[in-house]
Amino acid sequence: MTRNTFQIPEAPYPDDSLALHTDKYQINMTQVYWQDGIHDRKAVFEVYFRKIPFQNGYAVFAGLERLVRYLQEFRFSDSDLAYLKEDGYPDAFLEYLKSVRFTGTVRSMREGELVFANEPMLRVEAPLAEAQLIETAVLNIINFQTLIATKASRIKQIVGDETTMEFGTRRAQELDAAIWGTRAAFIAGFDATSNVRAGKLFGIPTAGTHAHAMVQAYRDEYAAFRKYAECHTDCVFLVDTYDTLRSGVPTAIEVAKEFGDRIKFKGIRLDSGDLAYLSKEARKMLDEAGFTDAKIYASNDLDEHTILNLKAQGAKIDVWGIGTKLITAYDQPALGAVYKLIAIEDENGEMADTIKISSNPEKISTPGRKRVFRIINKTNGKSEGDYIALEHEEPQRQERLKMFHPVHTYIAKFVTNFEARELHHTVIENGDLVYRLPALREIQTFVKENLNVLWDEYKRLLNPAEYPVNLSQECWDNKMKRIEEIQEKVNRRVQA
Ligand SMILES: Nc1ncnc2c1ncn2[C@@H]1O[C@H](COP(=O)(O)OP(=O)(O)OP(=O)(O)O)[C@@H](O)[C@H]1O
Ligand SMILES: O=P(O)(O)OC[C@H]1O[C@H](OP(=O)(O)OP(=O)(O)O)[C@H](O)[C@@H]1O
Ligand SMILES: O=C(O)c1cccnc1
Repeated sequence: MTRNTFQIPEAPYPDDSLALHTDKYQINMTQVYWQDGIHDRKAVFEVYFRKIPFQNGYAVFAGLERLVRYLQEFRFSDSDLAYLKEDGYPDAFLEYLKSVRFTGTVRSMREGELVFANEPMLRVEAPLAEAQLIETAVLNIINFQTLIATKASRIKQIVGDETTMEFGTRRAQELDAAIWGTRAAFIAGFDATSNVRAGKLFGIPTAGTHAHAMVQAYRDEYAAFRKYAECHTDCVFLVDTYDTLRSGVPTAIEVAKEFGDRIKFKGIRLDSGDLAYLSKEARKMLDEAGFTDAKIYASNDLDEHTILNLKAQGAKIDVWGIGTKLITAYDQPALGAVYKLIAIEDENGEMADTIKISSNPEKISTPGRKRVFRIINKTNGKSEGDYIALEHEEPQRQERLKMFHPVHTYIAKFVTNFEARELHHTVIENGDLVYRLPALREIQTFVKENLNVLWDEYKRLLNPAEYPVNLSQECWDNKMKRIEEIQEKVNRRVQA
């Protein structure tokens, strides 16, 4: 009898690029701009979100490295253009798309910067068509990575200096999310990942124990642990396959004793049942056997809430393995950052501010090119809030700074003896990378330093205080002026 075998088809497009990783409307709008001859007008877009995810008091900005790579490599490949041709786009437009590269300027927060609602994380200044074509990918990258870094940071707030391992790959929303999500978790302070490719690509330390499958394969814990110990020096035995306290832990102890100095018995892992109770009992057993340095690892749908709860119960867990709820941002699957046009070159070559009005005052965009500062009180090293000023303003030179709420303007304070730390840096200038992308460890340290600048009230998990993000008087006046202008225009139209 002959057997049918099948080949996996070749990847259909060897020159596939990320230029088509966009929404069709971006290409359609670009076609409009090009046909009208305004595609090269300078446009300024800002990326910001309106609500911090997980009701947290801050978010951790992440995604810049991948974004830089995307922008540097931006171009439509031959197969991209062929696909668009099939879709009916005219040749002359495709010829134009073929020439498009990213030639703009990006000013951005550094990865690991703490970011709050309604403040720009990054600003793109580029020919209108280029700036429009990249919107979708920019948001795709920043929204996901910032979301996961923020979730990881919440978990880190609870575990403190205890070790956290990222275990989420199997439950992530496919391959890319696993890889970049792991990186985001590491930025926020995770110690290691189980994903070996993330280790290779980013230099994140990799670590792992073993699964129930190995115990099941030997159909016996003693045999399985022994075989593992014969093969590996570092041993963490998974003890919950049959009966944690009556079989798993005693067997781990037995094998650890038997192998003595030939292995490093790092500990045991609990993956089901009452983790508080089991960890306390297991701790006693390990200590009584003389393995006081052996650590207790725990996993099983953990997140910041269960960890907090386990700690409150006095659980004796030293190492936390966290997968599903971190990598999928289980309780809030999306960050809603937006990409909004804030200024555009007019027909006379002048830059004109643009605004998006909403009946919800919090949703009205803030027009004009802006700079964002963190106002740090020099007497205590803590942040007084963030201050958004127009491009030409220099709050760092002011002796006394008035900070007021951008909607409830009566909430105001004066700050003296402060440092105004500018949060945006030029990353790409006229298409060229002019910024040294920091090593991951540097970013991790940067997050820690940033968190030290924040009062604890903004860092608690539950009902954190609202961190002030204020507008300068000029920025606020400019916004009001634009709102009035639009209102007058609308009124004139209604009356006409
Ligand atoms: N002492 C505890 N206090 C609060 N939550 C706990 C405690 N122990 C375990 N948990 C959590 O309770 C949930 C238990 O889920 P579930 O009932 O699915 O696990 P299990 O039945 O013990 O194990 P599994 O189904 O994975 O074999 C997990 O999210 C776990 O992290
Ligand atoms: O629980 P998470 O935070 O997602 O961490 C990753 C989980 O992956 C493994 O479980 P596995 O895929 O074998 O499934 P199970 O333990 O749920 O049966 C491991 O034992 C963890 O429980
Ligand atoms: O190494 C582990 O223990 C591990 C890795 C991935 C998922 N769950 C557990």
